[in-house]
Amino acid sequence: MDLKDKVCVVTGAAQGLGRSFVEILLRNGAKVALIDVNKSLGDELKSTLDQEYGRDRTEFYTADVSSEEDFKGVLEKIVGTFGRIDILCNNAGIINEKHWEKTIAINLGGVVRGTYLALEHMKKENSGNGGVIVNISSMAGLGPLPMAPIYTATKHGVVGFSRAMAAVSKLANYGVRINVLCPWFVKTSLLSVMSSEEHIGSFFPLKGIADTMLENHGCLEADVVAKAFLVLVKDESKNGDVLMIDPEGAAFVSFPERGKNMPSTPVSLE
Ligand SMILES: NC(=O)C1=CN([C@@H]2O[C@H](COP(=O)(O)OP(=O)(O)OC[C@H]3O[C@@H](n4cnc5c(N)ncnc54)[C@H](O)[C@@H]3O)[C@@H](O)[C@H]2O)C=CC1
Ligand SMILES: CCCCCC(=O)CC\C=C/C=C/C=C/[C@@H](O)[C@@H](O)CCCC(=O)O
Repeated sequence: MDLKDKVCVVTGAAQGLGRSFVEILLRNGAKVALIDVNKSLGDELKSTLDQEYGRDRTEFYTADVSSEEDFKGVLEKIVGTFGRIDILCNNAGIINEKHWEKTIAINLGGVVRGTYLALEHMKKENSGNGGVIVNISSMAGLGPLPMAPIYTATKHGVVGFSRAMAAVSKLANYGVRINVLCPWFVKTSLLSVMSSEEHIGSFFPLKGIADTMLENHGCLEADVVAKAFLVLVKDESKNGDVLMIDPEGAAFVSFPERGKNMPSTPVSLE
């Protein structure tokens, strides 16, 4: 996919991984609509990007991805301004094991909502141009992080939902690819939350597990993760694919074709 003049939407765009995704899309010639609940950070980034790329390459919209009214309204504004949506990155996410309903509403609900709402504008049966949706999961979407069971559940949900929706899109000829990115730990402000008992709650005593993982394997820079994100955007052969990235590199995850083919140990029920 050539990104020149393509219209991209990134949620959680004001900082961290979302900002890196915005910047790599701009460097590849795209226009980007930034969505974030943090207005001050979003306005600040928009001003910075205007100076580097010009005022017409980006717009910032304040919205909460867990709100149907917010997200639906902002996507309609984006289509009104840019005329179309070619690429969506559902990136917004939090860690909060105490207020776990909020975590589910943002990390999984926000991805589901963004995918469904964007498909209404993107799918070819609605006179859309097709395109690609990249949902941001985590390596915790592939295996459990004991200190964050709810976060783990939401990230597993993003993987399962995205793979299922990729199959729907193919069967229904939406013309929209749907892929998943599963990063290891990345140096962003989200990581600092890991040291907050307020966010980890009763699982805080297990924090040492993550500390050991970081000590043993290191931490990624956001701009390296953005290169993996770009692979999922540009490679038009990728639909329903899951790309993981850690300090040793990036690799596509292989899943058995059917659940029954999972590595398993037979059990007698006699
Ligand atoms: N930092 C890490 O180690 C990893 C992060 N991820 C995932 O990457 C994504 C981005 O994380 P980071 O950049 O690290 O976090 P971050 O905390 O640096 O940035 C997240 C952004 O999302 C925004 N946001 C939060 N809730 C929102 C909502 N309801 N509506 C709209 N925007 C909202 C925040 O204001 C913030 O600007 C998340 O989904 C996270 O789970 C995945 C693997 C590793
Ligand atoms: C709660 C902090 C989340 C920070 C943001 C992330 O999403 C980071 C995720 C990074 C790595 C996750 C790796 C998960 C690995 C599991 O498969 C399992 O191997 C972990 C086992 C931990 C242990 O008991 O050693």
